[in-house]
Amino acid sequence: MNDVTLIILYAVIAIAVIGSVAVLLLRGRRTPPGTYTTSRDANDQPLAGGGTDTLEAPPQEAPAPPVPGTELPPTDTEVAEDLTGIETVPVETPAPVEGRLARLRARLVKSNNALGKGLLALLSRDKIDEDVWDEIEETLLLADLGPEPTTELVDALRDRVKIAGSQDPAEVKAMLREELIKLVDPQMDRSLAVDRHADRPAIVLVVGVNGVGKTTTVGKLARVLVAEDKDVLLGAADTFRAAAAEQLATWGQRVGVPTVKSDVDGADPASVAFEAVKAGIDQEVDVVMVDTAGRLQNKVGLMDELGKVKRVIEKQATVDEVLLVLDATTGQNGLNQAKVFSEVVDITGIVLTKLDGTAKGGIVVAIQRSLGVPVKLVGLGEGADDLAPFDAEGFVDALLN
Ligand SMILES: Nc1nc2c(ncn2[C@@H]2O[C@H](COP(=O)(O)OP(=O)(O)OP(=O)(O)O)[C@@H](O)[C@H]2O)c(=O)[nH]1
Repeated sequence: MNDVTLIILYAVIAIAVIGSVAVLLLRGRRTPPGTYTTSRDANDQPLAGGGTDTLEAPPQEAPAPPVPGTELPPTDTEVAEDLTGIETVPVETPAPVEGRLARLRARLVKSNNALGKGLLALLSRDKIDEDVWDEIEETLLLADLGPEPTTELVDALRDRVKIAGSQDPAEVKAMLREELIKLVDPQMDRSLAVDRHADRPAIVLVVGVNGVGKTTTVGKLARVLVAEDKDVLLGAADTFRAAAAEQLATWGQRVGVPTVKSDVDGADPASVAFEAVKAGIDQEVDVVMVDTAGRLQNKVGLMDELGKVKRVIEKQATVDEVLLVLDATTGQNGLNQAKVFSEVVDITGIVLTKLDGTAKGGIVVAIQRSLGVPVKLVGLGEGADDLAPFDAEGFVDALLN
C-alpha cells in the first residue's frame, strides 16, 4: 500500500467516525437538559447541614450535520449527553409502554395461578353446592380481596349461576370475568397527570415507606415517561440515606434524565424538592418527579415532612399527582400504610409493586376500596421496564387465563 492510498484510507475512516458521532448526537433527547444552578429561593428554609447538589449538563452546542452514507442502523442503546461534563454514559431506550401489562402477563399468571385456576376449578364442579361456594369465598379471602368485595362477588355469581341454570364452564368463566372486572372498576380514571402546563412542568410527588420499591418505582416511571417522549427531571428528596439519591440518579442517567440531589445525609427534603422544581421550571421540562422519604415512625412526623415538601413545591408550581407506592406482598400492613398516608396527603393514585411475587392479587380491589383511589401502575418484576399501566380487564384476564 503506497502513501497516497494510506492517506485516502485514513481520511475515509476519519469521515466515518465524525459522521457516526454526529448521527448519535442528533439522535439525542428532544430537549437536552442544560446547565442549571443551585441558587435558592429567598423564602426557603436554610439547608440542614449542607447544600443541594445538581447533576449538570454541558452547554448545548448544535451537533454537526451527519455525513451522508454514515447513518447507523437503529440500536437499543444510544450515547448519552455527558451529564457531568466528564464521563459519558450509555443511554438506554426504555421498552414501549403500550401493551406492557399484556407483555408482563406471564408474571401475574405465575404468581396468581392459584386464584384464577382455583376459582375456575371450583366453578366447573358438576354440582356447585354450599361447600363449593364456601371454598370460593375462602379462595377470594386468601387472595386478599377483602371481606366486603368477596361477599359481593359470591352473591352476584350465585345469583347469575342460578338464573342462567347452566354450569357450562365457558359460561361460568365469562360470568366470573365480568364480576371480577366490575370489582376492579374499569370506570376509575387511571391516567397520570403528567402533561406540562403552559408555563411550568407537571409535578409528581411519590410517597411511601422505605423498602416498598419506591426509588425503583420512580426510576421505572421515569423510563415510562421517557418512552412517552417526555422531558423528565428527578428530585431526590429522600435524603435519609445518601445511597438512595445515588440510586435514583443512576436510574435517571440510564435514560438521560437529570437528578437534583443533596450530597449531605439528612439534608432538608423540602429544600431538595424546591431546587428540583426550580430546575424543572428553568429547564422547561415536562415533568418533575420528586421522591420522598417514608422512614417516619409516626403520623405527626410524616405530616410535618410531607406537608412541608408540598408547601415548598407550591411556592412555584402545583402538585399534579401524588402517587403512593405500596408493596403488594405486605397485605393488611400495606392497607394500614395506605390509610396513614392518605390522612397526611391527598393521594391521587396507587402504584402497587411486587405483584409478581404474591398470590394475593385481590389486594388491588381492597386498596382501591379502602382509599377510593385507583391503582394506576403495577410493578411486575425487578427489571427496569417491569412497571405497567394498570387496567381492569387486562388484570382480570391475566388472573383467569
Ligand atoms: N419482584 C419485584 N421486585 C421489586 C419490584 N419493585 C421493586 N422491587 C425490588 O424491591 C427492592 C427495594 O426497592 P427500593 O426501590 O430500593 O425500595 P425503596 O422503597 O425505595 O427503599 P429506600 O430507597 O430504602 O427508601 C429492590 O430489590 C427492587 O428491585 C417489583 O415490582 N417486583
